[in-house]
Amino acid sequence: MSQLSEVAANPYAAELAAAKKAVVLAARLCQIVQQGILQSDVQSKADRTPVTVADYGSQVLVSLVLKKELPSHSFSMVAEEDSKDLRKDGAQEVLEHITSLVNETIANDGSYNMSLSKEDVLAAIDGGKSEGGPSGRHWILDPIDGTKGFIRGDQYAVALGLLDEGKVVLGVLGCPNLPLKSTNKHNGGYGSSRDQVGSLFFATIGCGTEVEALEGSDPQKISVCSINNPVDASFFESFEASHSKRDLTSSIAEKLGVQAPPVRMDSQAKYGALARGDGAIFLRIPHKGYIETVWDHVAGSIVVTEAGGMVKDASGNDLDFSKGRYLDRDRGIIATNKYLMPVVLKALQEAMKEEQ
Ligand SMILES: Nc1ncnc2c1ncn2[C@@H]1O[C@H](COP(=O)(O)OS(=O)(=O)O)[C@@H](OP(=O)(O)O)[C@H]1O
Ligand SMILES: [Mg+2]
Ligand SMILES: [Mg+2]
Ligand SMILES: [Mg+2]
Repeated sequence: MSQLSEVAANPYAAELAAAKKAVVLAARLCQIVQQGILQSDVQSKADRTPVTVADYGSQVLVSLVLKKELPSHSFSMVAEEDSKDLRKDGAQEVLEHITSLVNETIANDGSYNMSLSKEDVLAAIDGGKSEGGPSGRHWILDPIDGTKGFIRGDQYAVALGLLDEGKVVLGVLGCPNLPLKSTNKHNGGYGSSRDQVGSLFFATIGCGTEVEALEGSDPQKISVCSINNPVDASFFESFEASHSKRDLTSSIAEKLGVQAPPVRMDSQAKYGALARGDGAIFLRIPHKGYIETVWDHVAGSIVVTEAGGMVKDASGNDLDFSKGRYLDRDRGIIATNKYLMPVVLKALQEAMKEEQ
């Protein structure tokens, strides 16, 4: 297909290319910081500074790349981090660290001949202050999703999505520690890249979901599994027990007759893994009173829906990302295929009723 016809087929082709570039560069910075954390001693693992540096650095790079690659677009971004703490007395050293890390990443990449000042870094972070909402276009960013996994050396994701008139139209999920090879035979075996680690999932509305190596490779179309009997299904849940109620997920699994133990994984990497059929169901049921933020689900949800899956709240409604920085929805999120959704939803509703 020529480049012109590709643009015609995907009205968000330019935005997708910019988003992929932004996520790849941000993921590189995160990888360098994570390697540093893992090489350091136990004491500094408990220190949150390294992950903080990576969170901010990732947000700076995404904001910068999107603006550079899409200069004629108006820019609005809803992102997790802000510069408030970095502007406080005593934060100078951390800010200097972020600035040099960002500048090193830009220099190593070689795409942009520029160097950011500390003020530029603060301004780029605050580029993520938008309130989002139902009109216009808004980028939605989680610069590191799964920060606890990041510190442990496990899964995390750089998650970037685009909202257009309240609808998610594009999502990119960079998962530096997720193997490229699917554990599902149907989608697996990506030629010579079999043992490669680092997956980049991307989806645009109406165009399906693809995955390629974070370091670059031919993209592969992926799809959710076609399991229709829950007995054969496996399910994903949060690695962190405090993030999703395990008594409820295990009661749902029991009602469904799911045999396999849950696969516990940090971050939106779960949505990516589900989108290529590594598992059949993703259940997330936070404790009462927890309000979900949009950046924890925008990119992951379109990666799953464009791979043929469904993402619903506990009432069976689609997630509504048009309400601002928070997800206004019933507690609980289910992602699975169209065959399993009705039965999982029923089991979730029963389990939640029994909990009361
Ligand atoms: N108490 C509580 N309940 C529910 N969710 C919470 C809670 N605390 C945090 N968070 C959010 O969870 C995000 C991480 O997502 P996961 O739960 O999928 O991953 S993990 O297993 O916790 O790593 C995590 O995203 P990051 O902050 O980007 O890591 C949080 O936004
Ligand atoms: Mg998050
Ligand atoms: Mg985060
Ligand atoms: Mg956080």
